[in-house]
Amino acid sequence: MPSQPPPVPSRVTVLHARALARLTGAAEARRSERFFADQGRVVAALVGLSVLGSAAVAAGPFILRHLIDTSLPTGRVRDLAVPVLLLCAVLVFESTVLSLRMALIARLGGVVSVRIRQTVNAHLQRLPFAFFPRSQQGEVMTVMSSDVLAAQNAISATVQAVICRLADIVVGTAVVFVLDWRLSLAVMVFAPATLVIIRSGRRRLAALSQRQRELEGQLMAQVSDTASVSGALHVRLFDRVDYERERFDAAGAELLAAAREQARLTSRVRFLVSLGIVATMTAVVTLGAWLVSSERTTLGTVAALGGALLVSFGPLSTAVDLRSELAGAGASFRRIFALLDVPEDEAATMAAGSPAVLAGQAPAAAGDLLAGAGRRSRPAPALAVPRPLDLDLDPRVGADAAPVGLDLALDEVWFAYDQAVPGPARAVGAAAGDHPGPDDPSWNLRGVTLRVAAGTTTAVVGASGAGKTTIAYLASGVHRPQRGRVLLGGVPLDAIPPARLHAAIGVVPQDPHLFHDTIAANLRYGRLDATDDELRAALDAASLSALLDRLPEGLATRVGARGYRLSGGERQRLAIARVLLQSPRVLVLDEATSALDTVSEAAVRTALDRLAVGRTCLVIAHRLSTVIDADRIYVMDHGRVVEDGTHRDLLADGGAYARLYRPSTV
Ligand SMILES: Nc1ncnc2c1ncn2[C@@H]1O[C@H](COP(=O)(O)OP(=O)(O)OP(=O)(O)O)[C@@H](O)[C@H]1O
Repeated sequence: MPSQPPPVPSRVTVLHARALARLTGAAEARRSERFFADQGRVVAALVGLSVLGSAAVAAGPFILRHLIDTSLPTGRVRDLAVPVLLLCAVLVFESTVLSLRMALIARLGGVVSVRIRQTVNAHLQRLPFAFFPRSQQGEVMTVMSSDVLAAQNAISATVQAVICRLADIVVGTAVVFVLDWRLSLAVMVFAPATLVIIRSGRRRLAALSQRQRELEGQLMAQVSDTASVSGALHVRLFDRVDYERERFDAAGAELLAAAREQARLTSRVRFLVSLGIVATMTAVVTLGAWLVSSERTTLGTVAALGGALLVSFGPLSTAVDLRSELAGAGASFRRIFALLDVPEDEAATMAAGSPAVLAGQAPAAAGDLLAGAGRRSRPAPALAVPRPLDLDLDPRVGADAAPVGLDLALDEVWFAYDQAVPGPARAVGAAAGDHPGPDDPSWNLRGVTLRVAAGTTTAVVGASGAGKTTIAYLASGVHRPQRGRVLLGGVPLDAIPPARLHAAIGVVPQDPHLFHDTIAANLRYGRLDATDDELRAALDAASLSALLDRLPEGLATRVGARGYRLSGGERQRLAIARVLLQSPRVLVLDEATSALDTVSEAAVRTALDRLAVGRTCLVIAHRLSTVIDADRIYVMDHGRVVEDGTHRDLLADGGAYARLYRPSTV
């Protein structure tokens, strides 16, 4: 969907979108036109059928009047045939129009719901990673389910239903006027009064609908949290079954209260509308009876008027329910577009990568801060001369020959998670001048400069929370720095197309994710066109061939939600095999072997060492024993690099690294 050119809106769809915004009370609903802009004919047909259905009913009262005033008095059955057959024809026509409408509603609704979901999903895939740790999964699921359903209903059915009711009023009033203008006076009073009653309390209804949607999202969020594998495990480990139930019940009770108030509001208005209909009927029948008795009108006319009132104005009592539906749809449109308005990754990148930063002018404050950081540094390996923007990042280059690494560098990088959170306001206010001062505690990385020369291995060590994993995120382009640059082969990451970037950099995160799919599908996340033999070779290299032999379904074995059917070590080795298949030129390993036992760690290390030949490796490590052989080690403390050098040099210096190293070797 997103790759297709946007459909050209027609006058009908523009008007339909306007009507949606008006009726739902949500200005955002106008933007929903993009989902049905090419469905102008279907929308026009639906509106036409809605009016036609109401107009067809208009014939009924006249036929009835003829039946009573002209056919019945003759006493001949033959005279009844024509009006009765005509009445039947009207009913058949009305049923045909109704079934055609239902078919079109289903068609339009289907198209619209698929498109909204496609658009939301495509948007989610393009959102910066920073969005996800902050958002509640259940909220997103509610947008995808209830909100899409309500929006789809409003677009395909509810607006048409409102048009039907309006057409009913217009046609009904006209019929009554033609039948007897004197009796139509009663209707003239009733119709506007009904509209006023129906519109009353709309604001309260809208607020209630919004709250209900929020509560539904909250409930879904709780369910998706506690029904996830790790959530369910922790609920049981801490025996919080009752606690979770009570929390759910409390939100459920509030939801119920909101639903009850909505029902109360709706039934009160429905009662008032019904009362209005009864009052009008009584007035018409009383006035009609007087006119009949004084021979000013016929019995057939009064009966026809009663029929017209019932058929055209009766359904108005159900129009009250449309109010609730429209108010709910308004809340849903707001939530759908609030999600779609979260700036996508490209926007965030543009905002962070101001021209000054791209041109290599480091912010003045950064230099000042570094000067005061007390960092002890040896000369770093020289950075390669920046290459042109079209640098060759193809991971397959040199697949047969030795792989070719790329320089990786962080250049005076400042990063704060709190500022990485996307949002409409953030997109506007992301200019460099808006960032907090250098002493602000919200910075998670403070002027980090780090260089990994092509084909070498660099390790990052430091205490928990020092910012090691954050460096892995920035080096792989998952987060973008607010100040400074990350360079791959001398090219700022902002200038590299995401597909090429992610083909060039392979990451084994701290807690690798496995999808609820087969081992083969999880491995092919690394390379979609890998053959089964290549998958087996990768598993073999990651010391997993024994596991594969043990599983009856082999590569087709499903690993379960988040891979919980595998041991922690097996999950991690599967993640390593996945990156082995990706064969990137730069590897970022975040505690990649921490969950392995000594034997399998040795096997994986051998595989990683083999993979690392010629490639650039950035290793985030806790166990200092694993980084001794690194070409260079950076020591982090509170978001800063405080030392760097080789293991031997750093130990000899007797600084932070030596203090970290000694306890771990005791
Ligand atoms: N998504 C996030 N939102 C806000 N703050 C975060 C987020 N992730 C990490 N942080 C904070 O950033 C800082 C650095 O975290 P990071 O994960 O990089 O540390 P680390 O050195 O890798 O620690 P560890 O060795 O314990 O994994 C910590 O203070 C942490 O609380």
